Amino acid sequence: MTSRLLDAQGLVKNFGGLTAVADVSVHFDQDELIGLIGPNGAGKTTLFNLLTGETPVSSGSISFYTDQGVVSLNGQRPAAIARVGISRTFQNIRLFKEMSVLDNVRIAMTNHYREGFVTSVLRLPKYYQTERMMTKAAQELLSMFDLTAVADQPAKSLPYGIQRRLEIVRALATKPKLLFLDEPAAGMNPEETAALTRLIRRIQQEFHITIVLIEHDMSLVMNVVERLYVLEHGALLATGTPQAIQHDPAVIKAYLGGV
Ligand SMILES: Nc1ncnc2c1ncn2[C@@H]1O[C@H](COP(=O)(O)OP(=O)(O)OP(=O)(O)O)[C@@H](O)[C@H]1O
Repeated sequence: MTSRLLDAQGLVKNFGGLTAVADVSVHFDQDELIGLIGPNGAGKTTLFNLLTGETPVSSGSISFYTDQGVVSLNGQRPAAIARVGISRTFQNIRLFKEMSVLDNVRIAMTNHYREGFVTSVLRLPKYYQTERMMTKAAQELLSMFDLTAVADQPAKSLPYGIQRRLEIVRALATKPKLLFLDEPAAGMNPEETAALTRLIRRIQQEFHITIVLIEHDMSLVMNVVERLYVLEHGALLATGTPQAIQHDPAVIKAYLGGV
């Protein structure tokens, strides 16, 4: 039986006179791997921004299912949304480039393991305990993703594909239940894209989380996702399996250009 993780109903986002997202309803279940595709300017990133609290909705509702019950994400800030178990990467790499690979992951964890103000300022034993725990957890994550050898190097020294991998590791550091990846293969060469495809599958299997990805690379999308949403001009054009979407006349006309 599938379990619902997130349910968004009737999402609208207006920027002045422009409706970037027009009455879109989506749902994600536990352990699903979902793709979000559509032409440039279709509203994909804006939809991610609404679901992660980066951008407030104009209208609509977002519900997230937790062990404690259903919570509304409407009006919640990104940090609060991250704490309920939603994490993301961005279209443009957002690493602390001068900092080491290890510190990049540790910083991502502070959101999750944050100690009280007094404990931190007075450097109470609990503070050091938490620091040690975070370092250990960060090292374990780096090891899982073959980044141990570069742990002490500044993030900016890594090749592009590895920087993107580090971004995903940072997003996983908060132990999300739902992970949004915004064009993870952007700028990658074919070998890097193939490695990323394997990585995404592995993450979903080993971490048992739901992954939603925006991607223009159709080979990646059609290879990894189980279900797709297609957006056009801010509205939902179609939803279904990759096979069904590839044969959907409306999608072929609007997006795949007759492929
Ligand atoms: N902050 C903003 N202010 C005004 N307009 C915006 C803003 N953010 C996005 N838009 C507009 O909303 C529309 C949807 O943009 P969005 O970036 O969500 O599309 P997208 O599908 O992610 O495109 P791409 O594939 O090119 O990244 C576009 O017309 C864009 O110019």
